Amino acid sequence: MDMSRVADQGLVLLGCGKIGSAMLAGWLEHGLPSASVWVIDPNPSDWLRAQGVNINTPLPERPAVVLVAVKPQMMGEALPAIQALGGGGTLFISVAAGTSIATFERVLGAGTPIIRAMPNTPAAIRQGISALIGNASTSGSDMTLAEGLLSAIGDTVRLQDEAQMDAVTGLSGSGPAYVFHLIETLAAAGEAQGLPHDLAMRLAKATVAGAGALAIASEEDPSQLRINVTSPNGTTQAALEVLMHEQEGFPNLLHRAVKAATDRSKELSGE
Ligand SMILES: NC(=O)C1=CN([C@@H]2O[C@H](COP(=O)(O)OP(=O)(O)OC[C@H]3O[C@@H](n4cnc5c(N)ncnc54)[C@H](O)[C@@H]3O)[C@@H](O)[C@H]2O)C=CC1
Ligand SMILES: O=C(O)[C@@H]1CCC=N1
Repeated sequence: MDMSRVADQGLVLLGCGKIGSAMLAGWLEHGLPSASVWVIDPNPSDWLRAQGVNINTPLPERPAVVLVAVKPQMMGEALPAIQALGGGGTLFISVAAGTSIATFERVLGAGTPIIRAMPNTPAAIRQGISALIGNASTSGSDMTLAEGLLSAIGDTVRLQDEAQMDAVTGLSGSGPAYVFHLIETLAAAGEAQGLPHDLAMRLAKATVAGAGALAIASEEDPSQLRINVTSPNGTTQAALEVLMHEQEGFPNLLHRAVKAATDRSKELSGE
């Protein structure tokens, strides 16, 4: 992506923790000069201090982009620091779960271009996926700029409606944690069947990574890929009879987990 507008006018990060750092790392690797980045964060990490960016110094007058990456609970305390940049000219991108566009419009003014995006932590190795939706003041070139920035850390998708953001958060925003827990529990299950811990963990990580990569690369859909592993009356069938059980298996469990995350996202927008 062409970073020249952002490099010339500057990019401000409000909050630079796990997800802000993952995004910043991607942009610096894509050639964004560190001198063009201003970070507001009361607790800058050692990694951030080593990047040569401006930390907690006065902001440029009209930066190209402000990225909001603080926890939703910190929003009220954090937003006043960038409120003066609202009103047009600067594009705001928020990755905060459960903080609506209307909340930002109340603070920054409805004429401010605001894009809500939901990335995920594989962004740290440029394998994230981010879903985006903009407000009425967002132009086509604002969307293109936001997609360009987010494509530096993985894939992007546009949403039709802001209401989809709660379910997106429950699926792909929080989803990496479900997969990490799958790896933990798959390895533990292998240990329970007699494998040493390190071997079980290595097999579990490679199995999840390889299956994920095959699901992306293959023209067959995941259900066919599952069938391809399953010999009639073999070992996989024995396991899938447990995992695909309507009430006690994955279908009900994941339905409940994604619903809980989606509901929590809705709750956060009301807090
Ligand atoms: N971690 C994840 O997987 C994802 C997180 N998000 C969203 O990103 C946001 C940040 O999450 P994380 O990076 O995980 O949290 P984090 O806790 O790692 O980072 C938050 C950062 O905000 C800073 N901060 C606290 N008060 C501040 C203030 N008043 N002004 C400026 N900075 C302040 C903290 O020092 C910290 O560095 C949240 O809103 C979360 O919903 C979105 C997608 C994925
Ligand atoms: O757990 C959370 O609230 C954030 C949003 C998506 C991932 N982490």
